[in-house]
Amino acid sequence: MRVFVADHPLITHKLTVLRDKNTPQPTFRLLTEELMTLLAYEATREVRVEPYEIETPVTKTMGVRLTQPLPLIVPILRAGLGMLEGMVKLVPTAEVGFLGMARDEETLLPTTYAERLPDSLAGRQCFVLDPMLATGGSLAGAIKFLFDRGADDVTAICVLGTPEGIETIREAAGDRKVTLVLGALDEGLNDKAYIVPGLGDAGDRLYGTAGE
Ligand SMILES: O=P(O)(O)OC[C@H]1O[C@H](OP(=O)(O)OP(=O)(O)O)[C@H](O)[C@@H]1O
Ligand SMILES: O=c1cc[nH]c(=O)[nH]1
Ligand SMILES: [Mg+2]
Repeated sequence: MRVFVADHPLITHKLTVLRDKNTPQPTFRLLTEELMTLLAYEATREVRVEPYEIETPVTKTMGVRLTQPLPLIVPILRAGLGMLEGMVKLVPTAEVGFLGMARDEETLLPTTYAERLPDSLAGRQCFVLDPMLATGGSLAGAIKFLFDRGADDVTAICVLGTPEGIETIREAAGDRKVTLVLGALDEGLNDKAYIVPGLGDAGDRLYGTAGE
């Protein structure tokens, strides 16, 4: 598994504002989308393209276009939805599938409550979006789901990650092709398995409380 941690002052600046507990919800949403576009640039570095010929006003030349089947973007509901527009801005022709997952805050185990994905993901490059890689249970579950459907190349993009989360994903990936792109690598988890220093509950900060 390959891991990339962003190293750019604009990403760190936007992340700082996201972490600030006084940042209001509309700003949090906007910044999540902007951050995603910056991370998507790194995450799509190996998106599959094929050569094809075009004519400029001057001459014929070769260019590239996305290879079929087109990439599949999979935001993990709820919080991953806040990253979707930022990704789609960069890859507007990609298709989008959805996975709804919620972590049980007592057991820390994820449950999948919704799924809307193509039956077969054979030959598909998949891009999974979830801002928070904490214990890694949710993302590991999502990646397993995609491999079980036939995907052979999964890139996960997270705003924040932890060393514990990376290890969970490394185990889940085994020798399959998984790439992890993080906006920042945080210190670890607190006794409630929240990321430290983190930014709190990403879903709640994007969309309000979960309504339990
Ligand atoms: O790495 P883990 O320990 O599994 O935790 C991370 C997960 O927790 C959050 O989702 P949550 O379950 O809070 O759902 P939400 O997006 O609806 O808020 C987050 O968006 C991840 O999916
Ligand atoms: O810090 C954390 C951990 C899990 N889920 C979140 O939204 N934030
Ligand atoms: Mg949440």
